[in-house]
Amino acid sequence: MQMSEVNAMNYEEFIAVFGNTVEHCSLCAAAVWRYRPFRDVRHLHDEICKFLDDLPLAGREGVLRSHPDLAGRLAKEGKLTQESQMEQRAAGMGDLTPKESTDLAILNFSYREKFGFPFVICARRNKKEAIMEGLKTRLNNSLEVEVEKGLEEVKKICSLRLLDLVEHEGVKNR
Ligand SMILES: NC(=O)NC1=NC(=O)NC1=O
Repeated sequence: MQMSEVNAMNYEEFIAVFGNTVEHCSLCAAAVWRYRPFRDVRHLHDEICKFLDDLPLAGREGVLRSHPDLAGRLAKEGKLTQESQMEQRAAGMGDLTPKESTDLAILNFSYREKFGFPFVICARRNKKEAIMEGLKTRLNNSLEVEVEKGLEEVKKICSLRLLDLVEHEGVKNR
């Protein structure tokens, strides 16, 4: 789709297309609607990032809580959104060994127990080994650091989802 089509959308069409570019947070797309017309997909992504950055701590934590665990219960029950399902599969979450699956579940549980939100990483930019390493490393961080790192990953996920939707001339994936 071209940016001209995006900028011609009414609100309902805009939300239908971009409402899940931040997982389960259609508020982000609903909020940036006011900034149209968008110059290009980078401009749209920048506005979503600014909205996320301007959220109070509770809001940023809430965005992270809106993400499904990697290879977690929702994945096992086939209840992931289409985007998450594709992303998790791309990272190899669908072909974990039993030990990897158990290790990941324990680490995800520990992370969520410590921070009160799930470990979030851009699955399309990391294979399962990097995800496991990232989870072990980031488990040692402070809450403030992990809110920051998690949001950065949310922005990367959003960027890739936007690039799936909008034609772009060599816009570098953030
Ligand atoms: N907890 C997560 O990091 N979840 C996810 N990362 C992605 O890139 N897609 C997901 O569902």
